[in-house]
Amino acid sequence: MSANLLSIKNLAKSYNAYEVLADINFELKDGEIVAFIGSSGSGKTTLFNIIAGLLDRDVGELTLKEGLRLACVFQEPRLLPWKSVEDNLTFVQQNFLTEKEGAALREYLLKGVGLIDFRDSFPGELSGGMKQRLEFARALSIKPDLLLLDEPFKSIDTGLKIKLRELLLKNWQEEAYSILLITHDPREAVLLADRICFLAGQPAGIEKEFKIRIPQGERGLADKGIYSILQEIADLYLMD
Ligand SMILES: Nc1ncnc2c1ncn2[C@@H]1O[C@H](COP(=O)(O)OP(=O)(O)OP(=O)(O)O)[C@@H](O)[C@H]1O
Repeated sequence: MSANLLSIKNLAKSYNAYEVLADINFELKDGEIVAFIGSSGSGKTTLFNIIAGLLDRDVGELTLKEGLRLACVFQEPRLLPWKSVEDNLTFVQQNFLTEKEGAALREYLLKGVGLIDFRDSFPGELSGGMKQRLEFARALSIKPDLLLLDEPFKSIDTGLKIKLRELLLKNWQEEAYSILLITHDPREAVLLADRICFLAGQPAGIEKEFKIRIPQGERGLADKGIYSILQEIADLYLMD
């Protein structure tokens, strides 16, 4: 872990006269997982969209490492309905990987998310959970340097959530990319992230940062250290 993949300085954003974010300063290092949490309306998605290049900031600097390969997973699937399951991956891979590399990775990822038998199906034939699994496979199919996740587990069952989280951590351990996760759920944040940023205020800023030093695979919600962070976070929600 060393170089910065992403650096944000004094960023602010308003919607007309409504100031949502002010004075955001943030750095993300190679291989790090950072979660942004905060109450509803605190500007998490706004910040995500600015980082993803989907929305302009008003002021401030945002620097992404040169040549950075960015992949996103949103709350709701954004698949191409006219392409097959496999071709949703092939389509995004074409600018980044050779055909041979791409084919091997598609096979591996579709197996990993349990969709290999559906490779020729179309998104309209999949359930909501299957679509979200496909979103994860598609995002990982370009071998990203930075994976941006905006509430990716929000509309899926708890069992599948656990499975997808495991899959993501396994893949992250193998490939060592960085992850920026936006979530409503502090439990998700404490299980996945190295660092948690709590957005609060109006306009919102990063009010508090938590570092978690226990390796991801060794954490449980009932562990003393993890539980005390969860309690501190809960207190912040009460005060916001
Ligand atoms: N396009 C827009 N035009 C005007 N106001 C907006 C727009 N998008 C978001 N807002 C407002 O900006 C604030 C922050 O919204 P944002 O979606 O970024 O928050 P959030 O923390 O992601 O919320 P949630 O957790 O509920 O998804 C909210 O008050 C919202 O109403």
